[in-house]
Amino acid sequence: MTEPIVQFKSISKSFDELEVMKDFTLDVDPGEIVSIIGPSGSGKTTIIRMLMTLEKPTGGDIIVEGENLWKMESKGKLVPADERHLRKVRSNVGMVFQHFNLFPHMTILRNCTEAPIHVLGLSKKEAETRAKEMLEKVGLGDKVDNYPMQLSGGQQQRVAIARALVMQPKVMLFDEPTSALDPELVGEVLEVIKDLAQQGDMSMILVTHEMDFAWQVSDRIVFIADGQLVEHGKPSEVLDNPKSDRLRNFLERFRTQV
Ligand SMILES: Nc1ncnc2c1ncn2[C@@H]1O[C@H](COP(=O)(O)OP(=O)(O)OP(=O)(O)O)[C@@H](O)[C@H]1O
Repeated sequence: MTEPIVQFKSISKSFDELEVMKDFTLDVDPGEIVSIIGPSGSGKTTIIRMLMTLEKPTGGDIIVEGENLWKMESKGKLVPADERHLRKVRSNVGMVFQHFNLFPHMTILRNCTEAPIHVLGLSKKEAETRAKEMLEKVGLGDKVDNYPMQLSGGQQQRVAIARALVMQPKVMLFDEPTSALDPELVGEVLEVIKDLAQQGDMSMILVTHEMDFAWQVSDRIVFIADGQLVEHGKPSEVLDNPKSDRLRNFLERFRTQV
């Protein structure tokens, strides 16, 4: 049996008095595409942020490629991870945010070569070759010398995807990647994500409100509410045949809103 690439083991998370995640457990297999859906405030972004080391769980373990993300071994004991350990384990994970966060004063190519040069230690030439390949992949091979402001929001988000891909992550995280875009630009970004999903060599965890898209690309849909996993399964099981009242109500409310 293959080892999961990501494991959330009994995760809890509180912000002061506010308990946001409770005993959250989820395994993601290599190459698996998992979409997380749930009401606003249910903890979807928090799950992603903990995997990116932007938030620290209050309890439980997150394992990435067999390594505990937040803890490391020292003299036979598990101790809190230091910055070096966090960086090493996190290097398996790429992320695309809601807002593209490109450097406005750098060309598209340079936006994609900064991290491979400074984090992976690639030469400028190697980084540029890799970045150009990824920009081709997202359909922006002709924009390498442009600046972010010269691109549409959809194109900028595709650059952000290329920038994450350049790091060759094993897992890509997408946190509502189209929610900051004008409606007419959503499709092109979803197409790029769909193409990546179909290649099957990378795991993906997507937080999305685009149910049709989630249906099409996901191997599994995870429904969370109040920081707990309520139901998960194939899109046809979860979206077409919800078992719990909570999911049924969520989907009904969702469908009447759109
Ligand atoms: N840094 C923080 N400090 C305090 N509370 C926080 C912080 N980050 C998140 N929360 C709270 O944690 C809860 C879960 O937030 P989270 O952003 O994970 O939900 P979500 O499911 O992604 O919501 P949405 O769909 O609206 O983006 C919310 O009640 C939120 O207000």
